[in-house]
Amino acid sequence: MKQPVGIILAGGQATRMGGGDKGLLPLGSSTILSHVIERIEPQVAALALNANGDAVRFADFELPVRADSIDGFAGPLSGVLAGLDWAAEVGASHVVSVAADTPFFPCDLVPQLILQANDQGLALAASPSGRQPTFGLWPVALREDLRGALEGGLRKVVQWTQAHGAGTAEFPDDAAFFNVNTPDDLAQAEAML
Ligand SMILES: Nc1nc2c(ncn2[C@@H]2O[C@H](COP(=O)(O)OP(=O)(O)OP(=O)(O)O)[C@@H](O)[C@H]2O)c(=O)[nH]1
Repeated sequence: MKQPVGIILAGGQATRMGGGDKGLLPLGSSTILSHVIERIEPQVAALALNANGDAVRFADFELPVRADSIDGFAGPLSGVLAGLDWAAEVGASHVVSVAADTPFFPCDLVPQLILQANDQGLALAASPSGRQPTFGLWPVALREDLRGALEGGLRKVVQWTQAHGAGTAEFPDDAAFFNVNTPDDLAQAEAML
């Protein structure tokens, strides 16, 4: 498999944080999103951001910004579909998704996903606490299948990946997938730096 492209999922509503963009919150001397970009950029051939609303707020990051392909905040799978649509446009066969609120994910995420992918190149990450549904390797060949499923009301990532026999890349450390949902989580992330 050629090196996949990457999509950062930042399309959620951050209700537990009181709204806004979790990725733009300060962490250390930069932002959560800067940490995410730093980790994923060396692992992918090209990178884009999935976010809804006015893209100008992300201008400093100099990344292509793609809104959800399905209206109405249909969850992370909708961001994955936006990533697949972008991947198809740039001629890539696969896209890796990471979440914009998870600053410490593994530096070997992409090679491990590729290693564990099924024949189609579909895989999801997991850690001891369970599957990590926003961290996956997704084949462009399945994008119309995913679009149809989303249009039919499917929202659960694992339901769709299991139905397609996705591989699982197991990572040993739950802390790597610590995600920032609340102000307390942000303080905890700061302490983890
Ligand atoms: N594109 C897209 N991404 C989403 C959507 N909902 C959640 N996500 C992303 O999925 C990841 C996990 O999101 P959650 O923490 O469950 O949801 P959230 O909207 O960010 O936060 P809460 O509203 O507090 O649950 C984050 O990277 C979100 O940006 C959505 O409707 N569309």
